[in-house]
Amino acid sequence: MEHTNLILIRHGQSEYNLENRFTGWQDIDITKTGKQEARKAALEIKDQRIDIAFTSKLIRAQHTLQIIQEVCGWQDVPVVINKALNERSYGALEGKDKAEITKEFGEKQVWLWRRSFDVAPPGGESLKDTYNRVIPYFKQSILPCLLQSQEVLIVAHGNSLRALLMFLESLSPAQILQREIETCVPLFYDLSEDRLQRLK
Ligand SMILES: O=C(O)[C@H](O)COP(=O)(O)O
Repeated sequence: MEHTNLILIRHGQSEYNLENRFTGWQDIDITKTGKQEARKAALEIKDQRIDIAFTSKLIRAQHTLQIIQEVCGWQDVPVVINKALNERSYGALEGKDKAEITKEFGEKQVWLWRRSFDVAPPGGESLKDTYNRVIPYFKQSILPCLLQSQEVLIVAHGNSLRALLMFLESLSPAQILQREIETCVPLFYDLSEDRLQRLK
C-alpha cells in the first residue's frame, strides 16, 4: 500500500442512517451492518502505521474507531476525542424522516440543507458553520501532529469530513456540493511537508 499520513473515515451505518432519519447531534449508535463496515475498513488500513487517532464526542464515531483499533491491534494508539469533529447539527430536522421532510419542503430545499455550503437547516449548522469549527480544530490540534511526521487517523462524520476535505483539497462551495462520503470507506491523503506548511 502507498504511503499515507492521514486517513479519514466516516463512521459505520447508524440506526438513524438505516431508518433514513436526520441524525446530526443525536447520539445514535451503529448497527450490525455498521460494525461489519468498520471491520472491513479496518482490514483495508491495517497495514498502515497509525500514531494517533482523533474522533468526535458521538458514540457512532467512537464505536467505529474502537472496532478499527481492535481489528488492527491498535488498542495502544492514543485517541483524542473532541466535539469540534461532531456531525453538523441538523437542528429541528434531527430525528425526522428524510423522505417525509422532502415531501413537506421539496427536494431542492432539502438538498440545499444537506449539501450546500451556506444554507443552514432550521436551527442547525450550515456546512460553513461546521467548517468554521472543524478547520480551526484541525489547524490547532491535528496539523501539528502531521507536521511532526505522525500518521493520523480521523474517524468522524459525513459533514464534518466534507468540511475537512473541502479544506484539504481546496474545494470551492460549488465543488463541495457534489461530494458524498460513504460510511466506512477510508480516504487516504499523502500530504507533503510543503503542503502541510501551506495548510497552517
Ligand atoms: O446526520 C445525518 O443525518 C447523517 O449523518 C448525514 O446526513 P446527510 O447525508 O443528510 O448530510
